[in-house]
Amino acid sequence: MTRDSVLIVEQLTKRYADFTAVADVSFTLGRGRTLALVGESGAGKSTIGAVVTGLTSATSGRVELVAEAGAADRRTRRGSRLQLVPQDPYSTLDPRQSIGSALDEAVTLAGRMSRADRSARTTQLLDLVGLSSEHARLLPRSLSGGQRQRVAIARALAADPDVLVLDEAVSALDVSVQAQVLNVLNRVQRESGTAYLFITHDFAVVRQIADEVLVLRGGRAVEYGSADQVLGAPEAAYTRSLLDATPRPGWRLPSAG
Ligand SMILES: Nc1ncnc2c1ncn2[C@@H]1O[C@H](COP(=O)(O)OP(=O)(O)OP(=O)(O)O)[C@@H](O)[C@H]1O
Repeated sequence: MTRDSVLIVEQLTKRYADFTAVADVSFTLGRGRTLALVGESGAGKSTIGAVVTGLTSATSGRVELVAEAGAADRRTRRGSRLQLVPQDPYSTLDPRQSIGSALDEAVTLAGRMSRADRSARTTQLLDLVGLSSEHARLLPRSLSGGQRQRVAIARALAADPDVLVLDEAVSALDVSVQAQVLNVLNRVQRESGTAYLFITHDFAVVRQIADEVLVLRGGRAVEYGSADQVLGAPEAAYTRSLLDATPRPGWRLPSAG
């Protein structure tokens, strides 16, 4: 755990009528770090993401976005400091809008008004996620799934946020494309210092991206620690059972015959 925290969640509970989706969950995301929220379907991962991004309110508990120490951060809107990358960028990209135009719009919303500055920032964002100005001219349907997810990441980074909440952001991609997008995310984090709250059901993905891991079951935290500890020496029987069900690096299907 780092001392420089960017997001603090304390005793978060979310109830829908008399059903408790998230119960008393606490965690801290360090600046420039990646915390994976991992668990099976229905564990409460997306609900935590929705509360953190302000899409829904908590029943009780506290969510705090911490301003950088010493920085006179005038960006008071949560949206500029925390951005969501959804699983399916198709749902948020306008099919009639070119990639360049979509990014330009995000950069404009982020408050960069001069046209030359906007264009330079768009080029920089494309470059950051490994796309070129050729891609900027294309419509979303002309891109592959991995390229579209890169665009979604670039767009989320336009406001230079402190935190990206990535909700199953690579789950729909083939494993090799997944690895490319995870490499992009790792590089972006090194270059920009953005912290990631990374929501996934997949321990193979957790292995490639996380510094810290919180394992959820039925809305409750069952294990929370460094990725090395949780993946290498899990304490909870539930974590061990999830890990046992995950193919390890080098794992192969037994050959037939
Ligand atoms: N708006 C809602 N009204 C009632 N129950 C809800 C609502 N949203 C989520 N839930 C319930 O809360 C629980 C947690 O859902 P959540 O989507 O957070 O889980 P998850 O871990 O993200 O699972 P998945 O990976 O399947 O999305 C589930 O049992 C779900 O049915």
